[in-house]
Amino acid sequence: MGEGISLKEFRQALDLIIEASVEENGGSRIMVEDEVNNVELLHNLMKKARNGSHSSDILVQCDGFIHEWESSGRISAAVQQLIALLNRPHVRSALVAAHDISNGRYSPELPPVPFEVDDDDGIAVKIVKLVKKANTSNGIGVTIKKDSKGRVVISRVLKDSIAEKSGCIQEGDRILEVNSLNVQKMDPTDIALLLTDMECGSVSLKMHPADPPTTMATLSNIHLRALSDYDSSSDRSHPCTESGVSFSRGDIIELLMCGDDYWWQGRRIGRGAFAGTNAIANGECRDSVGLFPSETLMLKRRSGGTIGKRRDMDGLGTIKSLSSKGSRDFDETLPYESVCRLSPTSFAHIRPILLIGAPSAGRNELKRRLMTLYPKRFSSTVPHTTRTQREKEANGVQYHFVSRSRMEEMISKGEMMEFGEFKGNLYGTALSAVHLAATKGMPLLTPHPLALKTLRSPSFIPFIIFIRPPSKKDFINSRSAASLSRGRPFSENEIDSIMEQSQAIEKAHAAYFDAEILNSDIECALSDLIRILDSVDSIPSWVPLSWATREDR
Ligand SMILES: Nc1ncnc2c1ncn2[C@@H]1O[C@H](COP(=O)(O)OP(=O)(O)OP(=O)(O)O)[C@@H](O)[C@H]1O
Repeated sequence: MGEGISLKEFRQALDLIIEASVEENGGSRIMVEDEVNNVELLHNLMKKARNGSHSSDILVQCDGFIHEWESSGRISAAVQQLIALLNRPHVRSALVAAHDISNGRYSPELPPVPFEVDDDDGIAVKIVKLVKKANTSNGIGVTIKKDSKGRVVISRVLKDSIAEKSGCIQEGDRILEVNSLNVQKMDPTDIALLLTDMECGSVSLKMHPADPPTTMATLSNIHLRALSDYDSSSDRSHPCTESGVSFSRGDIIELLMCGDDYWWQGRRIGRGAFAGTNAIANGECRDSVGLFPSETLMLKRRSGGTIGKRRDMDGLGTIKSLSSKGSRDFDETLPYESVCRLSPTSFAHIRPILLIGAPSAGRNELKRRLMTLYPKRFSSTVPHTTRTQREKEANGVQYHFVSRSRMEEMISKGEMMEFGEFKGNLYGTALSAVHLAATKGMPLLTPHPLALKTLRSPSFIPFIIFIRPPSKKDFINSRSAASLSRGRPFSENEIDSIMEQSQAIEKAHAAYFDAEILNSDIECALSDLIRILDSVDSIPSWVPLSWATREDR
């Protein structure tokens, strides 16, 4: 029916429709030769209805054609069938759909933006009416400011907002009236209130269009990991708190616009290594798009710098430096880390699993159980020690037995992941032992949190799991003496200390946790851990961008 269908193809299509109808209903067919003219007439009508005509025109043409045929007095069986077909609702819908598609009409038609000349000022203005969905609490999704000449202009159009979807509002548009109220001398804060307080869910804006028209450069596939917490509702210099994005350390944010030096646009997509995949329900919810401080603003605030209530700048600000920096695997001074999603097959070696938590949170208990359940799947490191080898011990099995001077040399050269002294002997785990373990299975490590500084690097590509102790009450209930490998119950002081240390570890390192386990009931904790480890093996996960660009990863 569209531009490209020839008369021959059209006739074949009709033949097929009629054939199908005959098969369905019985009876005879055959479009006789003298009816070919009628087919040609139908084809021409379809062609006429093609460009620019409205969807309903095709049905008017269709009805006109039927009427013409019926009143011609020559209604053969074939024509009757054709008329019956053209009267069927689904055939008529198919005609409308084909007509719309051939005209490239895929979405609802919106009325054109009315432009008119303002009688008072003699300038061209556009009038835009926006209607808010009943159940949304946000405004229309713009921020406004006074420009250098003191005129009120749109400074930002938020991604995915009503304003952006309308396609009628641009950055730089000058606001003249809101709901017929002249706002040219009003303060932007008061105008913002008018825009949020949309009577009957709609707002009408009279604006002087930006000149030249502005476009919004939207980013795609740029993601950040928040390395600090941010609460937009308590940020007094936020340009539009209703559209603020808040986040906690470790949240993954989809960055959509960063043309503004101080305020970026994006949405929080979840938390941890599997954010946005629904693999592990970890704060999974796709928040709406909003504004949050750029890296520049975060750093400025940290260094004590102040900014005015609003300031707008152009240019693709700091994201370039953010994403192109080399190794930033453990830079605690930065507010964000650029991340990308890598599939398990993109890593050159098996990722070590780091179980991080307070002493007695249960890291070794979980490790022991995993090693017993799957001895071939997991591996562990063999530590170094300077103590004397005992009779039943073999070098390289229980320990690597080395001299004190050799171990001190390894420590001074930075070859140890961690080390300590006990009863006059040095003990520790060498970084080479982690690499060796990764050749034998998935290494399960329970290092001190300080070792994260060394281990969170592209040469180890670790997956970090926080083992969280339950509430004090659940801790007491779950750790009955019978369940403890240590044989004696925890004292009240010991439990308090575990809770405190756990909070301190979380505060210092939460940004780098890929996942977390609540270790209350040991069986539940174990099955949660297995589920996460299965995902590490099968699902793409967020890692620092610098890991993806390293050739030796
Ligand atoms: N969910 C649990 N239910 C009952 N007992 C547990 C649970 N988790 C751990 N335990 C017991 O608590 C004690 C401490 O656990 P574990 O040794 O695994 O701690 P850890 O985090 O490895 O700390 P550390 O380095 O001090 O050993 C052990 O006796 C262990 O059997």
